[in-house]
Amino acid sequence: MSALLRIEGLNVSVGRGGPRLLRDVSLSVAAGETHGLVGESGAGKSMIGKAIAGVLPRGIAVRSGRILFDGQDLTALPRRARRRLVGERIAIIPQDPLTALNPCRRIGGQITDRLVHILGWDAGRARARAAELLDEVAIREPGRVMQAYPHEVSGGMRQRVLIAAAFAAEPALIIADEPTTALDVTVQRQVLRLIGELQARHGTALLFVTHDMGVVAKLCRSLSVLYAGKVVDQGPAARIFGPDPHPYARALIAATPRYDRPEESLMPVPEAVIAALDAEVAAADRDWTDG
Ligand SMILES: Nc1ncnc2c1ncn2[C@@H]1O[C@H](COP(=O)(O)OP(=O)(O)OP(=O)(O)O)[C@@H](O)[C@H]1O
Repeated sequence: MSALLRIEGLNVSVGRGGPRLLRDVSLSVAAGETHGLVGESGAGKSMIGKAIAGVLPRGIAVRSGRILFDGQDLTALPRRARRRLVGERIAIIPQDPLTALNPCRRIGGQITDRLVHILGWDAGRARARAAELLDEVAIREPGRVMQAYPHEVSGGMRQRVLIAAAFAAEPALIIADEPTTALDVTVQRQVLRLIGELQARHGTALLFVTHDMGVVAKLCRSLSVLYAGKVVDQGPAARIFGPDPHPYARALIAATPRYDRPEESLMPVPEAVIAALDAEVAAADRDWTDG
């Protein structure tokens, strides 16, 4: 299967010669595939999503490598062309629905924005599409919700609104950045199921950022395991969750709470595993020159 997204040797750092945040990251996601990006806090998962979307924080930049989307290197495109391509074909489901939605605007307008301003749809068509999508994400009274302000609906419903907004323009790729972290456990499950269903129905590729191996096991066909901005294991979920995973992947699995087996105790990542990874990262940094 040819890749929709292919990242090759991506290096991202703070300033020139500053700390490296992504170290030679390579991965690929086929059209319609779900790929998980997992790792502990600070591993660089969100940074990969931001590099793809072209929204790296100030002072942080791509130093080398390519981000090929449908064969085009996003890092080599002029800024406007890149913004247009990303706006049309890539959508993001963010972590915290409350901060992602403008509190002063009604929900409907926030779903139709992208359709009207980036895809040039007329307002009536965009509103009809938004109502259709709200119905698809199981929001019972789409008309009422479109008229509501974000604080007038529940957290779970706000996340459904953002999911509807992400799927509205039929993007080829959705980057979901810990989309269930801000939700309670029962709502988390519903939202995950919903993302999986919509993704399958629309044939959208999904890059799913999470620290939760349980979520990856349910949703992803393949995954990249990150440590300190470096991919330390990568491949089909069936192998990584199989009998012989990489020691760090095994440790992350053992450190993930199982809601179905609350009596099981959690294991911290063993020091020897961390020491081996730190040595690997230090060796990679010795060989790297900031071109
Ligand atoms: N604005 C910034 N300036 C400097 N360093 C940053 C900035 N934002 C993030 N970082 C650093 O980049 C690294 C990767 O951060 P990133 O947010 O991608 O981690 P993550 O794996 O998504 O973690 P989390 O699950 O906590 O969001 C971390 O070491 C973080 O401290």
